[in-house]
Amino acid sequence: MPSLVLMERAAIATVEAMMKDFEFKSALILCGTGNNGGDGIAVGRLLHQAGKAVTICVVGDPERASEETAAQLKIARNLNVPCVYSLENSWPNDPDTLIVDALFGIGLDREVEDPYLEVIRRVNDGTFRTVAIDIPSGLSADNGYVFGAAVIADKTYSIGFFKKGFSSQESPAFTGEIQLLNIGYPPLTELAHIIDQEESNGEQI
Ligand SMILES: NC(=O)C1=CN([C@@H]2O[C@H](COP(=O)(O)OP(=O)(O)OC[C@H]3O[C@@H](n4cnc5c(N)ncnc54)[C@H](O)[C@@H]3O)[C@@H](O)[C@H]2O)[C@@H](O)CC1
Ligand SMILES: [K+]
Repeated sequence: MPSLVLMERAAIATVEAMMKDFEFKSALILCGTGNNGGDGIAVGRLLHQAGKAVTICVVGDPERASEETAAQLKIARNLNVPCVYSLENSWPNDPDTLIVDALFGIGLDREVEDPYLEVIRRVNDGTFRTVAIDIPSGLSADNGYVFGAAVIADKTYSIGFFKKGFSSQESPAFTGEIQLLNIGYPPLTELAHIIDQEESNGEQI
């Protein structure tokens, strides 16, 4: 299944769950340049189309965005979804704004530095309701290690599978409640079988 298909399914499932869980008129979507950021941009587009006042903020260099995230950004721009590249004039005034954390997902593998660190601190110092896509940014999906700082979310929408890191002692303080979203991955047992088969065929997964 192409990543963009999975990304769209992840975004649709996240938006559906968010709309059930929270009442809000505006949302600030904080997006990194990896595919977690792509999920966030797609979520922003869907919320915009649902009539919410959305600002997508891309943190980091958009020129270095993953292929899928660059595609999502192009779609969002084509559809006139407000996109900014700095929070300087875009930090919300309305206390009911929902913040969506899509800075990093399972690809985070080193200490978080500025500009991401500054953004995470700003989110945590504020009082806005915050949801995380897949995993709170800053938390290791593998073991729950905090890479310097991590977003403190009210709710985490975990895409496809629970992450190993969620079982660490520190993790619940960052994830809040976790909801698993089904985006059409096969069950783990079947997946393990597919991976075994592909590995024995010498295919790269
Ligand atoms: N793999 C899949 O099947 C799907 C993945 N999806 C999303 O994609 C995410 C994973 O995407 P990626 O693998 O692109 O990972 P991330 O979006 O977590 O970002 C990884 C990027 O950030 C960089 N990076 C890592 N640590 C950093 C740090 N401390 N400071 C600055 N840059 C850092 C990496 O070099 C890489 O370029 C998932 O968490 C999920 O949200 C969804 O789109 C659904 C489908
Ligand atoms: K995230």
